Amino acid sequence: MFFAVISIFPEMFCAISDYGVVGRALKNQQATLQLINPRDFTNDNYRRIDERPFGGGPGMVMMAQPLEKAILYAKELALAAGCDVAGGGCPVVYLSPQGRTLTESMVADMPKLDGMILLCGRYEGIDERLLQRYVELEISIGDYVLTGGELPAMVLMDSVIRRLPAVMSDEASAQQDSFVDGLLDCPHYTKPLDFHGDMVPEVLLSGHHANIAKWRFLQQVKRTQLRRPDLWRAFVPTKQQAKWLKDLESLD
Ligand SMILES: CN1CCN(c2ccccc2CNc2ccc(C(N)=O)cn2)CC1
Repeated sequence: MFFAVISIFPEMFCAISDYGVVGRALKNQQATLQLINPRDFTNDNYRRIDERPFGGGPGMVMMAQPLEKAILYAKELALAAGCDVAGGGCPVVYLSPQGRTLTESMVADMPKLDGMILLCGRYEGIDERLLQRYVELEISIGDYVLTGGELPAMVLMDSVIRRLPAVMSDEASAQQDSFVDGLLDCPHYTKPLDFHGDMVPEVLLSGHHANIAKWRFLQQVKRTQLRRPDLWRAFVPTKQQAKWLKDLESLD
């Protein structure tokens, strides 16, 4: 999957390109990341990418022209990477507090895209005319304000890249199916057996895979009911899960 990021701080993206599952996916070319700095697309000697806001007020606004040139360059790279740019296969995505709040179900649909061009705002934001002309999708990672769109862009890329078929292990993707979107995760345990006298739930040591799957699902249910009743109300169980739910009363 193709990712282009337009940011005045491209160096920040080593945080995802140099580590872990996403770093490996980029190294293995299972996903590609093109970092584009709008400063390289300015046409004045001072490489200006920001200016004072019309109408006054504090701070600066990012100018339309350098960002436009950066976006058009990103589209060229996307085309060269085989993305169906004209067909909407590589949308320009703007990370902003005004965007649609990102959820796992939105993320689940994104690997179907050929790629994404991520636009990272700084200062007080970006000239509205650039946004109206080029932005196809506006996304927020939550109801809070950050100093820039770079961290939200990294959050979005991490959430999508981990779900790419080539990246997710077969076991994990099987688990992904059973880990129903919309429930919180179950507790996890590993060595040592005894941690300050706290032991591991017996069922997990039984080797009885059906009982273990049932116990994990019921733990997910219990946690979701307790911590996120909103998610629990929206949850639709499979037939097997509906059977397990009948035994919930017997859960400790
Ligand atoms: C002081 N101003 C800095 C710039 N900012 C702004 C304004 C418009 C676009 C991007 C930004 C970058 N900030 C973001 C970005 C995303 C999120 C999110 N929730 O996804 C939170 N913040 C408005 C506030």
